[in-house]
Amino acid sequence: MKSITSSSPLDLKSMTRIAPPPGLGLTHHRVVVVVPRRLFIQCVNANSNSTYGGHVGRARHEWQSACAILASKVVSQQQDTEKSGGGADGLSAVNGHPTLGLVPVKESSSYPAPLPKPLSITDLSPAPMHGSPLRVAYQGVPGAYSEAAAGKAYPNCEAIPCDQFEVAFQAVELWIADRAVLPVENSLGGSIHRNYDLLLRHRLHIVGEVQLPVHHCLLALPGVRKDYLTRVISHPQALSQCEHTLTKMGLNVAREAVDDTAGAAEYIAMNNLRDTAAIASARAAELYGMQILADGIQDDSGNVTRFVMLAREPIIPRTDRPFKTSIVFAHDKGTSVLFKVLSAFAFRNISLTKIESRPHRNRPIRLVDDANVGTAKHFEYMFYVDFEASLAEARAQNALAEVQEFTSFLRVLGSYPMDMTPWTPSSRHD
Ligand SMILES: O=C(O)C(=O)C[C@]1(C(=O)O)C=C[C@@H](O)C=C1
Repeated sequence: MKSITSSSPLDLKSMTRIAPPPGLGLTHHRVVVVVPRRLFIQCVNANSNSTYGGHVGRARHEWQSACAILASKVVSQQQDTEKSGGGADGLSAVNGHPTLGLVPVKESSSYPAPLPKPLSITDLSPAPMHGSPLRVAYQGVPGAYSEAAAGKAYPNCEAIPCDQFEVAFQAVELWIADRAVLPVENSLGGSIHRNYDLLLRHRLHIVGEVQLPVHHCLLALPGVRKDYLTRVISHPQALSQCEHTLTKMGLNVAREAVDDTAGAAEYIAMNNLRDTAAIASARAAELYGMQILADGIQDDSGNVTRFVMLAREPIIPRTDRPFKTSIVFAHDKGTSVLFKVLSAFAFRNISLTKIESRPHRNRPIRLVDDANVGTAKHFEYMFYVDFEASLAEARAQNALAEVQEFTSFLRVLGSYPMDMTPWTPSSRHD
């Protein structure tokens, strides 16, 4: 995985839309070229031991010319597609995307006609149109676990750091990135609620999941000893995953939350803080010139974070490997609605792997007139359910048809291959 770092990660203000040149635009998508206003990209070799200042900077005009190249590639791809009879005939589109390799045999000018390559699972998740490595947005700075998750999900990707989850969503929506990889739950710390809320607010689709064993280290500046420390800083999830171990180590110092684990290490290095330690990865120690005071400080060796892979288009669900489907629904008044919804899955032997409820932001409470005695308030929720079945299976479709009868709102967030990586206890991310 190639990693892109910026002097600061992508943020909301730095993303500006630029109108596409006349004629630029594909049959199925509105193509928008986006130039970040404050994105000074630096390329880092993931295997290098470079620390601060070791990167090569790229100025804004270079980024803009890169965008121009990208735009011209899109135009030439479109022309190729048109030449090969693609576009309106429907033959050339899978899931709304031109499939450049699918030339109908009878229309090919060369003989013998090249045999069409069978579609594989990766073809079903639309590839980027620009021909360069997949650009994958994640929240945090280089060395964050989310960067490692992006590399696991898309091994040869260009990882793009974003300062907030919201920015990662927008980076994909605005075509700055092709995918986003974002955490949704951790085996010790629980759900990352913010991303559940954002999944609902944005229109991206879940196209996959990765489970990353998370191995935390306690990092400090070189020469700093444990007894110098007056505080430990990290991402709130990392702090909660190491809570008991820190106490057992006798580190009863202030614990402060920051935006991401690697950002904590970066902050200590930038400000030369000799009384502060960070909980972060071994890779963050290497990137920011920190020493590892303690290794493997998560409260349980089976510490795993589950990330979802997001794209602008859904993938086509299949039945030849285990799939999971994620939905979100809200229900109107009625008795036992949640029970009825869940039994739609139980009757069809569909296992649920996760259920989460979040406040219904548009209608957080329902007032109930309690027989003129007073007004009772019911809290209203959005329910998120993950179940083990592919949307291509009849039993899943039937279950959803039944769920629809009981709900006032139902959305499929995605139907995607399950991460079946065999279990290994967490090891260092370096
Ligand atoms: O701060 C990081 O390094 C992240 O990638 C974020 C995050 C999270 O949000 O849960 C990811 C994995 C770990 O669980 C700890 C933190």
